[in-house]
Amino acid sequence: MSHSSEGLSAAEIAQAETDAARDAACDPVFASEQAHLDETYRTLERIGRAAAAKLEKIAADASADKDAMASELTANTATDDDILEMQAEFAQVNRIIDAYNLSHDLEAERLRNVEILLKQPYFAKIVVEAAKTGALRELYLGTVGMSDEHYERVVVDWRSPVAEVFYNQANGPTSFVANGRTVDVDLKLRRQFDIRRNKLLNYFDTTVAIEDPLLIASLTRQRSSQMQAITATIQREQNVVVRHEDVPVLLVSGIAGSGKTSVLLQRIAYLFYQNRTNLRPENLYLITPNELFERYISGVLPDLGEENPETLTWQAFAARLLPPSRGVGSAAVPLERLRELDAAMEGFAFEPGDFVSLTWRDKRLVGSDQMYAATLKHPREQAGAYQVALVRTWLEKQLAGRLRGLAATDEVQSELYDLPLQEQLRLFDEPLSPLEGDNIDEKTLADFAFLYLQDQCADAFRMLENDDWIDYDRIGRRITGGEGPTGLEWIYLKMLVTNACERNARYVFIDEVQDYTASQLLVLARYFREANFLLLGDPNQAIIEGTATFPQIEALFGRERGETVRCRLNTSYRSTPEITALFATLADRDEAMDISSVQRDETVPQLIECADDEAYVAALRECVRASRESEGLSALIVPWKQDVKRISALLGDDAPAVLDDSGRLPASGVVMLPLKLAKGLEFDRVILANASERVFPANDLGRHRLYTAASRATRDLAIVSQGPATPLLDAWKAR
Ligand SMILES: Nc1ncnc2c1ncn2[C@@H]1O[C@H](COP(=O)(O)OP(=O)(O)OP(=O)(O)O)[C@@H](O)[C@H]1O
Repeated sequence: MSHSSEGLSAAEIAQAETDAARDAACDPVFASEQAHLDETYRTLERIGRAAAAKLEKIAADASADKDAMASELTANTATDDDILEMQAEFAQVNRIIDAYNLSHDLEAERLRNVEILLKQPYFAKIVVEAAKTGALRELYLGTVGMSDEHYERVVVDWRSPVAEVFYNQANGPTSFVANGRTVDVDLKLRRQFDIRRNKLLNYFDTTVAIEDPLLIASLTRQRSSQMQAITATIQREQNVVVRHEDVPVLLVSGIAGSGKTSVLLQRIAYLFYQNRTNLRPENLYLITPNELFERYISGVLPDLGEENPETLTWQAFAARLLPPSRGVGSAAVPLERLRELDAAMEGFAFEPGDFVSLTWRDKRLVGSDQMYAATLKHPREQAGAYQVALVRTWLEKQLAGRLRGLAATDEVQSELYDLPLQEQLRLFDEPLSPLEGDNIDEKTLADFAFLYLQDQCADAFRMLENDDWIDYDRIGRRITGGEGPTGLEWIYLKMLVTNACERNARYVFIDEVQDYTASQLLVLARYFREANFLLLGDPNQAIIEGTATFPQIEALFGRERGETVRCRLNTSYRSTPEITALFATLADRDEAMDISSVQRDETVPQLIECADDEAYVAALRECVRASRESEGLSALIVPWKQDVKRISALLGDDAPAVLDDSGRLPASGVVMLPLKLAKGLEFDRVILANASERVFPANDLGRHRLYTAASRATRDLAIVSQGPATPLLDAWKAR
């Protein structure tokens, strides 16, 4: 959570302002920092005004130039020289437009950055002494960097190399790496600020990292309906991940609430900064557990001044690759099945019938037998990606030729005149029916008919473009001798046969990696074969049966991509020590020892064991009522999705609104949602609907499910059980 004070209540803000005024009166450091803030704020406002004025001027100049150029440009194609001259004029106009666009984009970005900084100009100050020269530099760190009109640094970007010394959290001799050179410095001062717009609310000079007052302050605030950036309070162990050098695979295991998702998003912002000129959002893919979660995190990068990358669930990823008629199917495909396909590809050759004819209405455009014959024209090439590419090119020509032929027929041409006017305009940009007396020449008519057929045969073109003219189902059945491939196998087989992959992806991030099967991960590793992977997860939150364990993930990516680098995050920033202690008793034994929390405000989790159904419903009702009366956002977590309706009916009018995948978290109130959907989210207060042994049996899956549910709570946790609670809670009860 950012330490911006936007989330404070009015009373807290008023108190902070009173404190600030008092501090200013008796603390010269406070007074001088407030003065610096005032000056910075004025500078930012001035930069903002200048950028806005420039934008206006660019728009006005561009519009005036456009009008002038339009009146000068004439389409003159009388002679070759005229054509050349006209082309040169158009190129010149394009260059002018590009220049306008470029300066517009630069100023718009500057204005956007000023707007970000006006909310909170900076969050920290460091004073560093260069070891070589002894020169002292005072630097103020903010969410984005900003220089004034004289190129003087006003705010230093948190991602700049020198900011590393702030995140290393230790004063004294230290170093950072800039442009490949190590720069030795002495960190003389590390000061954190609590700032709201141009008001300094507090400052802290930190010498050691034992206590981070701003972190504590930010964590004790209420959760909001959207995840917040943690720029100002990124902790040392988290910074290792954020600023990690590029490696093919970085695998982060972290306990619940240790900031995995937060760190992932900060790393994306860091990578954009590092590769400012050549990394585009479409070069990054973020694989997330569900759409509700996607919406929950979608504001973080824009708040950091960056765009969101391509964000996809597994379902959405797979659906993009599968033909429209095919469901995604189960992800529970044993890895051996994919290995079998790998083995079967050795010496693979196409056979007649391995193809799907391209058709339009009852007409065969290109037949499967022709496709097979085309593969035989390349006998020296191994069946596989190269051969597929050659046949694809042949097919494109073949299809175009066939459509040209059809476009010349009366049958097709006569259809054109029957098209509604709107259709004609969409396809040809002009109405086709000639005015009375006019005649359309034959070539133009055939061209229009060709356009019409291209539109009509969109499906055939899609099949061609996606290499779906190959019958992977049949090939799958043929080479494994079994049933047709599942959706996941289909994608894998297609990758093997055609080499389908996303080469533009440079970074892929998989959050909640413990929820993927080895086969899913293998598909992702192969599909994004050129990308560096950042995988983040928590083995204790593996709540889906049959998913890959961390050693399996390491082995799989090790095999695919060479080495896998591991990092660990063991501090929970989400939950109070009491809640953390509860879910720590459910963690894998070797990890439970290291788990810690930095939160404050102890409230002991409540366990309500109900003797009968009546007491159970009454307890749930009471918890929901109490949550409604408390501040912030609460969740009634239902262990299994199929029980949501039943519990809703039991609670009747008291039932909270049910949240599903298509929803959005409200800012406050009580929501009801199944455990699987609550993954990755957090709530001020959690009510767990039923923690009986039947629902949470004392096995690994039960333990992981209970750990995941309990760790969604930041401050209050009420566990209600229908009958005696699961023995999984015995260790906690005995504490
Ligand atoms: N360094 C930090 N400063 C301030 N807040 C932090 C920090 N690290 C994490 N948090 C907060 O802790 C909470 C948990 O973070 P996050 O959701 O990223 O953890 P996670 O490891 O992905 O959790 P889980 O695996 O349980 O879903 C969030 O509210 C986040 O803002």
